[in-house]
Amino acid sequence: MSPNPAPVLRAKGVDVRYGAQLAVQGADLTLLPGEVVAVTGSSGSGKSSLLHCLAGVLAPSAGSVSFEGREYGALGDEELSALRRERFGYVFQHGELLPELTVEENASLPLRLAGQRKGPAHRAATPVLERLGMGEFAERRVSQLSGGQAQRVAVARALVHQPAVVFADEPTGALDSVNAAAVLDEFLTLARDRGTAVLLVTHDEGVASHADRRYVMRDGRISLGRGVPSPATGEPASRSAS
Ligand SMILES: Nc1ncnc2c1ncn2[C@@H]1O[C@H](COP(=O)(O)OP(=O)(O)OP(=O)(O)O)[C@@H](O)[C@H]1O
Repeated sequence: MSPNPAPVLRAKGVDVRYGAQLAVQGADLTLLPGEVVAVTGSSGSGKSSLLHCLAGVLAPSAGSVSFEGREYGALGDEELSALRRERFGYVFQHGELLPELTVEENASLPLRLAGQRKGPAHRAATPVLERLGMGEFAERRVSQLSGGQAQRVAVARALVHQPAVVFADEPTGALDSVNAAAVLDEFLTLARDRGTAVLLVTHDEGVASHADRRYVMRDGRISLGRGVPSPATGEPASRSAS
C-alpha cells in the first residue's frame, strides 16, 4: 500500500434520524484500502444504523457517504445497486440468506448475479466454504442449518466475489471461538492479500483487538478509539469517545 492511499469509503457528517430520534449524529469515518476497522459500542448506540448508511442500503438524513470519491447521493438507483452488488459484500444481522437454496447456491450468489455460470461460480465458492468449515454442507439447504452454520455461509457469500469493501454486522455473534477465529482470519487475509477494506461492527473484544483501527459509538456519536492513529494525520487520537 502507498504511504497515503486515498480512502475507499468516506462518511462526512452523517445523521440517521428515525422520527424524532437521532440514532446517528454527525458521523465522520474513513476506510482505507486493505484495512480492517472495528466499530464497537453498547446496544442501541447506532452502530447498525451507521453501517447501513455506509453500505448504501439506508440513505442518511444528513451528511454524505462516498465510495472511491463518488457520493452515493449523486448516483442513480441502478448505479448504486450495481455498486452494492459488485463492489460490496455484506454480513448483516438478519441473515438474508435464501432458505430454499443450498449452501453453495447461496454462497455463490454474487457471482451468479454478475453473470457467471453455475459450475464456475460453485467452484469459486468451494474453497471459501471449506476454509469456513462449511465444505461438507455445500449441498444442504440453508433452512436445515444451525444459526452459526448459516452465519458462516453469509460470510462466504460476502467474500466470494472479492469485493472492495466488506460490511459486517456482528459476523461472529453466533459462533464459537474456533469458528469466530476462522471468520476473522478470512477477513484479515482478504484485507492483506487483496486490499479489501473491512468494516466490522462487533461486541467481541477478541475480534476488535485484531482490527487496524477502532471507532467507538456512544449515543449516536462516533469517535476514534483511544490511542488509535487517525488515517488523516497519523497522530494517535488524544481521547476516546466523549
Ligand atoms: N428502523 C428503525 N426505526 C426506528 N428506530 C430504530 C430503527 N432502527 C434502529 N432504531 C433505533 O435507533 C437506535 C440505534 O439502533 P441501532 O440498531 O443502530 O444500534 P446498535 O448500536 O446497532 O444496537 P445493537 O448493538 O443492539 O445491534 C436504537 O435506539 C434503535 O431502537
